[in-house]
Amino acid sequence: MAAATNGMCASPAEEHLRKAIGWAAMDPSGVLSPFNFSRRTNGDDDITLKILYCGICHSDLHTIKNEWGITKYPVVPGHEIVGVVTEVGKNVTKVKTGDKAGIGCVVGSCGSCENCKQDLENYCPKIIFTYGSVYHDGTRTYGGYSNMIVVNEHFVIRFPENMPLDKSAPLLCAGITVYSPMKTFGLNEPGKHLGVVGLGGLGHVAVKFGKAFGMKVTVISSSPNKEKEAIEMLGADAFLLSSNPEKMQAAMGTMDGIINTVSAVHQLMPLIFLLKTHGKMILVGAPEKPLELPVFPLIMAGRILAGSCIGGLKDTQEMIDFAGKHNITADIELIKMDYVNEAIERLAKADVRYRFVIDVANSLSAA
Ligand SMILES: NC(=O)c1ccc[n+]([C@@H]2O[C@H](COP(=O)([O-])OP(=O)(O)OC[C@H]3O[C@@H](n4cnc5c(N)ncnc54)[C@H](O)[C@@H]3O)[C@@H](O)[C@H]2O)c1
Ligand SMILES: [Zn+2]
Ligand SMILES: [Zn+2]
Repeated sequence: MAAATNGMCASPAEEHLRKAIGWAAMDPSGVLSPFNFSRRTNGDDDITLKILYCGICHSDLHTIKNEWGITKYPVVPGHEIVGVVTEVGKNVTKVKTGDKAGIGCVVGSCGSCENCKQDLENYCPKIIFTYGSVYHDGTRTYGGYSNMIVVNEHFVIRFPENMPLDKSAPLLCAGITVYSPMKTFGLNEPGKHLGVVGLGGLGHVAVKFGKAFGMKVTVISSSPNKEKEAIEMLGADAFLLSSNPEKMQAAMGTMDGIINTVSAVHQLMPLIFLLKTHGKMILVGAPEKPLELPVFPLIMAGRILAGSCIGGLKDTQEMIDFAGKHNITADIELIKMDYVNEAIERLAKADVRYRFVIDVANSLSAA
C-alpha cells in the first residue's frame, strides 16, 4: 500500500515505505543521474528482488530521450533485470528466498481479458510496463537501473542453474522479443531460411535462436565491419550488405522470414523483396517515425508484414529454458552504473558488441 493516502501526491521517495536508489532521466536530454525513490512493501503475492544486473535496451534510449513522445519524467529505465530473491509473500510458489530470478518488460496486466487468458499478457490493453507505467495502486513504475524491485510473482522468470546471470539478463527483453515472433509465425523450423535485419542487441540473439532452431540464418546489415563477426562469432551462415544492390538482387525471393530489429527509419522495399512467396517480415524495431510501406512487393508475392511486441510470461519462461538448454546468452559489455550515460551515447551510435549490461549490485551506491 502507498505510504501517503491523504489524497496528496507523495514524492517518489515517499510514496512507498521502502527506500530505493537508482538512476533516472529527469528530462528529454536523457541524461541519467542518481535518484532516490521508494518501492512498495512486499505483498502476499509479491517477491522482492535485489538487482544484480540490468541490460540496456534501445527502448531505454528511445524512452529517456522521449523519442516516442510518451515519456513521463522522472524515468528509471531498465527491463532486463536479474537478481536474487530476498523476500517472498506467503502465497508465492514460483521462487524462494535466495533463488536467482529475472523480470522483463511487464509487471502487471488485467489477468482476465482474452489476451491474458491466452498467456499474451504482452497484448493486454491494461498492460503495466516495468517502467513508465502506472501500477494498480496509482504509483509510477520504475525499472531496473536501481538496487531492488518488488513484483507480483506472475511476472517473475526462473533461471536454470547453468546460466550466467549477466549474459542472460538481455534475454528478458531482447531474447523474448525475437523468440516470440519466431515461434508465433513459424520461423523456428529447421531448414527454413531466416533473415535478421539490424545486428544489435535484438538481432544478435535472433541469429543465435535461429541457429539453435536449425535454420539457415542470413544477417542483413548496413555495417560492412559486422560481416566477419556475424559469421565467425555468432554463427550466421551468410551476410548481406544492404548497400550492395547486386548482392541484394541475387538474394531476392530466398527467405522464409525476416526479423527486422532496426531502430531507425529505413527502407522496407529492398527487405520485402528478399522474401519468398508468402514469406513474412516481422517488425520488432520501433523507429520514432512511420516507415514507408510499399504495397506492390507485398501483393505480387502474397508476402506478409507483421509486428510483434515482446512476449507473454509463459513464452518468456520457455525461451529462458530453451536458452539454458542450448547455451544461448547475449554477448555483453559489462559496465558500472556511473558509465551509463556514456554507454547510452555509444548505443545510439551502434558502438556496442552487442549489449551493455550494468553491474548494478557492484556499482550502484547511495546518492
Ligand atoms: N517490439 C518489441 O517488443 C521491442 C522490444 C525491444 C526493443 N524493441 C526495439 O527494437 C529496436 C532495436 O533494439 P536493440 O536494443 O536491438 O537496439 P540496438 O541499438 O542494439 O540495435 C539496433 C540495430 O539497428 C541498426 N540500425 C540503426 N539504424 C539503422 C538504419 N537506418 N539502417 C539499418 N540498420 C540500422 C544498428 O546498427 C543496430 O545494429 C529498437 O527500436 C527498440 O526500441 C522493440
Ligand atoms: Zn527492451
Ligand atoms: Zn488482460
